[in-house]
Amino acid sequence: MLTFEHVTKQFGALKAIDDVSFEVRPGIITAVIGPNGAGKSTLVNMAAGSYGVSSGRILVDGVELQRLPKHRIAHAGLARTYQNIRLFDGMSVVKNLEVALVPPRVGRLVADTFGLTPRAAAEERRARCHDVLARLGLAPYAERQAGSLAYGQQKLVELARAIVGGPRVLLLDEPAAGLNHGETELLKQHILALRAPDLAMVLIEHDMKLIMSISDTIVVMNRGQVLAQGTAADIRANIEVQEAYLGQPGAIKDIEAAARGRRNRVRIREGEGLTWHQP
Ligand SMILES: Nc1ncnc2c1ncn2[C@@H]1O[C@H](COP(=O)(O)OP(=O)(O)OP(=O)(O)O)[C@@H](O)[C@H]1O
Repeated sequence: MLTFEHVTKQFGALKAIDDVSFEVRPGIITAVIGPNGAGKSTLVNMAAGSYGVSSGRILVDGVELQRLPKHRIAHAGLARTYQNIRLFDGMSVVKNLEVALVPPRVGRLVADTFGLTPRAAAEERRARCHDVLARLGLAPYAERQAGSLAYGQQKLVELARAIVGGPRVLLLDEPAAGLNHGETELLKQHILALRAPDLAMVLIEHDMKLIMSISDTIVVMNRGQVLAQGTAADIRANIEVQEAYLGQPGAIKDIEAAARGRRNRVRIREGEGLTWHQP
């Protein structure tokens, strides 16, 4: 579980995040939406340790992240993808995963602890990377240079790299940005397949069709504050949210059925309706 507790982030005079509190529960997909500049990426950057918190607390399973050095945040079980792809272009796809999986020093420690030779430990890591690549349909590209892949495939490699360490919290920062319709559909299937009882997922996206069709709960942000939280149906039905953040109300009508089906499948409890957060 990822918890934001009265989190505030100040950039000089600008309050980019203003007393934000919400929980990201395991087993479901939590989307964070809002217009440009609402503070979505700042939240992710704080959770990932790239930005400090001006006040408040961010916790993973009760462990306060701000007390950990950045390199230990990954070991606290949190992984992320970036808005802009950050792969090592010259390395093979599988190597991109291996270097993210575990730093060599920790690798030696693990090998020592479990009585594996360094070679056996490295082979085990490599096998795990290949498993993840296969899960995402990337097995044929494992030995290709990451930079030589198509953009959509590189986005999937980023996703593979984020999940290879088995995180308990996964932050996806605009994973569909720049993808075409077919690639977005494939990404959607992969994200849905990642849902697991012990994984809390945060999805930041501007693709409302994707958001509405796969999110179990949606947090609406505006000007650094949480404006509302609810199921896709709750958010969709709210005219004010629709007009302010989703564009034309009519634009989302065609995805109503998909969202309803999704809600039924994940059995979101009706009591967890739209909650208004008054500033
Ligand atoms: N490093 C920074 N220094 C100063 N201001 C920043 C910094 N990062 C973000 N901001 C400001 O904080 C506010 C929130 O930005 P943020 O990028 O979190 O919004 P966002 O909701 O992710 O927007 P987008 O959808 O465009 O990515 C904006 O006003 C932005 O200009």
